[in-house]
Amino acid sequence: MPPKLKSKKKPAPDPPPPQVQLPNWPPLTPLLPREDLTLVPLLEGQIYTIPSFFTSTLCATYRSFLSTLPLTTTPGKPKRGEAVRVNDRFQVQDAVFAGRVWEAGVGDLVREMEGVEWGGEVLGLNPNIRVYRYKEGMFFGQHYDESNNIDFSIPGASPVRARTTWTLLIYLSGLETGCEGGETVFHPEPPKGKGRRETPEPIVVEMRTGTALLHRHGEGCLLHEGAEVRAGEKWVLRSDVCVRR
Ligand SMILES: O=C(O)CCC(=O)C(=O)O
Ligand SMILES: [Fe+2]
Repeated sequence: MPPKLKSKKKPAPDPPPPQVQLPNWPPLTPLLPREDLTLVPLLEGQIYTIPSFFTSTLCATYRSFLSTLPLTTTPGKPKRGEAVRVNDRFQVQDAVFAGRVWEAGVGDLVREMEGVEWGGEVLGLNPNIRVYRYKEGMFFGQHYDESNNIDFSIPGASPVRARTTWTLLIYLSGLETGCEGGETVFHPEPPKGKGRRETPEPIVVEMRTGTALLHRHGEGCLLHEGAEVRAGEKWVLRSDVCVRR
């Protein structure tokens, strides 16, 4: 849970996306058959992965495509109250691409999953698509992801008021591509109440090429970080699950 007081550990707010031409994203193919995709719990109600959501072939296509985009390096010196992060980023509002990623399997898995509190009526993925590249030595310091209010629009339909409830990260590289380090590490809080309060072990999500990671954000977000990359490159696509507000 993020602390009640204003947290000192939140990521720098993303600058308003500049008016860039929409990327000509490669087709999302090949993909595994839908029945081979599963949501694997790492921490019930908090953290799930979808192994091989993107095939290694698709990841390779995306890494070379994304490296043609104008990524900019986020400065390492954060303003007061912001998490330190150093990575190369690209950001764009693209509802059509967000819809394609949703239709590639995230949507079905989210809808099928019972018991997980997605936070309301699930609509789809945040059109705010972020691309991160971490080179050797880059990292994303400890922080909480905030929930954001957005206007969710399915192209051709009128916008719906929505808010984001879960973070989606898709690893496009990993141990298989020579990326060492770069794990996403979660720090669960000790159980509340009296008595012994052992700090729980961190939950370390190894970077596996093509794995998607979903974790709860906003009110129920766990403190987490992107560990320093020790070798190779870490590539990530980021969006969020949106619900009606
Ligand atoms: O790159 C990572 O592993 C973490 C990214 C992250 O925490 C974020 O996008 O908020
Ligand atoms: Fe985060």
